[in-house]
Amino acid sequence: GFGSGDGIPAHTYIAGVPFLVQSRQHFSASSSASEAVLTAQSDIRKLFVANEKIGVLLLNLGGPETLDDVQPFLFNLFADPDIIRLPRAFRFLQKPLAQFISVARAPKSKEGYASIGGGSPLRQITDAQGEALMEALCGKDIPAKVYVGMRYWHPFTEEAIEQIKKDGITKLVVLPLYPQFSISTSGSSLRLLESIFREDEYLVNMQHTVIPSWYQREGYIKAMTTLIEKELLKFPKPQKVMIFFSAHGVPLAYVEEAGDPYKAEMEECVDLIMEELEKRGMANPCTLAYQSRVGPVEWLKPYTDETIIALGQRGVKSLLAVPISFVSEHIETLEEIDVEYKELALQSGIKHWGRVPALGCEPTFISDLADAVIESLPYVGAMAVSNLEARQVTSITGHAKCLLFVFCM
Ligand SMILES: C=CC1=C(C)c2cc3[nH]c(cc4nc(cc5[nH]c(cc1n2)c(C)c5CCC(=O)O)C(CCC(=O)O)=C4C)c(C)c3C=C
Ligand SMILES: [Fe+2]
Ligand SMILES: [Fe+2]
Repeated sequence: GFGSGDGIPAHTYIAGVPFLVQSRQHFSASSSASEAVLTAQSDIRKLFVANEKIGVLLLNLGGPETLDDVQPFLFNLFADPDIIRLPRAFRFLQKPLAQFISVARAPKSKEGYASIGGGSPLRQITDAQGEALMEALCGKDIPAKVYVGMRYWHPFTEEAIEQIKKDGITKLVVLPLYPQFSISTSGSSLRLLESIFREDEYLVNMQHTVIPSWYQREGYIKAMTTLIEKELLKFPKPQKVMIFFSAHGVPLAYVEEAGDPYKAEMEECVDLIMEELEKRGMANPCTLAYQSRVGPVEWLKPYTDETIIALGQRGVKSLLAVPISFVSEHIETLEEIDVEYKELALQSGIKHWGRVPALGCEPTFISDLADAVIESLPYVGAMAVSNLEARQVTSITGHAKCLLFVFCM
């Protein structure tokens, strides 16, 4: 089953980053202005531009675009052994079970998607984020192509990979669009990617890095805080508002048996946002709860619905819901939070309700993602050299060493 070694050791995926950090420190410590070095440096830059094609692969969940897509989408989801964990001996039941559950759940799911316009907005939003990221990278002098690979619906990860190969990408940064890592989300996508890479000669030889999670990035934390701040100011008494972080749940066993870092990353993320809010002079109380459980097993607690009721009973009058586990609007923000939880809150005695929008294409957020990509570019030795231009120079030998270092990587 899941506990038996299928868990992804998330952090071993960051191959290359230590190199990057090392080379940057090296370069800024040494400095030079010799003509020879400058020539060599611009040669390297030319070489870099001529020979490298940088790609960014955004990984996301995917969602049904029409109501007819709902059942096959659910089938793909439940057929994923990272979503429904069966003991190894029962793996042969995965597909029949997925068929059964997807057909059984489809009517309820369809109702939800029908109420938000007949399909998921995820593809459109993710495409727009990809476009924005490409522009942001371009603005930071890193021309790159951005690809979208969905786990359970179009454009599938396999399609993105085909395009990456066709385009002859030589350096790839893999960026899951989930701020916090979970076995069931980023983990599942990365495991799929790993199996595709392993069987493909081109991909095995392509330099690539993975950003397993990025909830702790300053740019992301600041962008979230700004969104919260804006919504707080819409309340009659902003300082009295309970900030209610609602994250998508996972079954408890993922965290307690399989070692999913999801809960820990979520809690740290909330702490970081609250610290940033405090820095900006706000001292609101906050709560973290988990929403959207499905199936018969126990999920991460406290549950969002129970927590809303309890807060109402405690006399909380103003609640600001903050979706925290995902960066696009989707069925769970537009339907579950905006309709179901809002209604529950008003019934539970909450008088003032607000909801923070998902980050979407918010410019400071996209710019931070671009920085994350640049910081993770695999083997950026040549890039670091191209940065030397603006720097003051004292020693040639230092640079010679740097260049050697670059070529040895
Ligand atoms: C961080 C985000 C998410 C986690 C963790 C996650 C785990 C998880 N989800 C299911 C079951 C379903 N998820 C469904 C939709 C869905 N899930 C996420 C995100 C996370 N899931 C998103 C953003 C979406 C919506 C996509 C969209 O179309 O807008 C669905 C289908 C919808 C429904 O019927 O409710 C199911 C089912 C499990 C079992 C799980 C952890 C094991
Ligand atoms: Fe989900
Ligand atoms: Fe869900």
